[in-house]
Amino acid sequence: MASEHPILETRDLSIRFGGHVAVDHVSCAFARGTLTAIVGPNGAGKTTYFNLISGQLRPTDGRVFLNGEDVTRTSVAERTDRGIGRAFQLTNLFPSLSVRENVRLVAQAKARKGFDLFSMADSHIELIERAEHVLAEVRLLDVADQKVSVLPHGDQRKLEVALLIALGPQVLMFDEPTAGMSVDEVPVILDLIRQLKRDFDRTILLVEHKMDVIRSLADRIIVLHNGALVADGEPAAVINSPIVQEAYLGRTPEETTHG
Ligand SMILES: Nc1ncnc2c1ncn2[C@@H]1O[C@H](COP(=O)(O)OP(=O)(O)OP(=O)(O)O)[C@@H](O)[C@H]1O
Repeated sequence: MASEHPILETRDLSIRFGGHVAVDHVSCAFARGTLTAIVGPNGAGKTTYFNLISGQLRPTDGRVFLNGEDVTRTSVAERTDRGIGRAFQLTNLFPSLSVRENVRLVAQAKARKGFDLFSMADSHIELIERAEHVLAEVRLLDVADQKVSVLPHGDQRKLEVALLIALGPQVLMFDEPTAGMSVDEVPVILDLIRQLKRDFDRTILLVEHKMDVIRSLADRIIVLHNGALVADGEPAAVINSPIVQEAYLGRTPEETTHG
């Protein structure tokens, strides 16, 4: 597809819950192949902004565009089909099935469109190969036959990334991907995200509190505060900007690092 449009764009996107404006006229365009971190204090509207982009919530005002097409009124499922992939919550998986079976199921769901009886056998082989490729990509082949319910936490988070890759999205959304991870698990997930951007030229949106994670991954940071976009730019400049320091309630950049 021609790339005259940003892959994703929100224009004047807003949502009110009663009298509270959780996302306040956020206009932002995301270019292909970039990783944007979305930061802001607790309650700033980051998750709500994500929910508006992925379709879990409908805005009160404003629009969401994917490849220049207005998807504001489309369902989560349609946005997923069109290329917006949000990292899975493990509660959506089948815990009694194996890692491999879960990845195959997602690959199958993705492939169901365009299903053709005459190429059924080929499709099946392709699907299996695709699942194996994804498992290798996230280094889960060793535990591919284990049930999801017995996986260590770090492997469960890797599986979330595997399932997202299996969907083949153009835009990948991660909401605090390192939350609850041990110190040695964090670099594995960060490497995976880095690899996704580098090898697949994907557009990535990341909600993250840890500034060291953001520094190591992001091309750009946008800052939400009270639902509004208050800063946008290259990481070093944004992190050190007065408005960000104020948004983080007077914390110094060093304190923010350990955020
Ligand atoms: N469904 C809802 N109904 C009412 N208020 C909501 C709803 N969802 C979010 N809010 C409110 O909207 C504001 C933004 O919440 P949101 O969860 O998006 O913030 P956040 O930046 O993701 O915070 P955190 O970093 O703590 O996850 C908060 O004041 C929250 O209480």
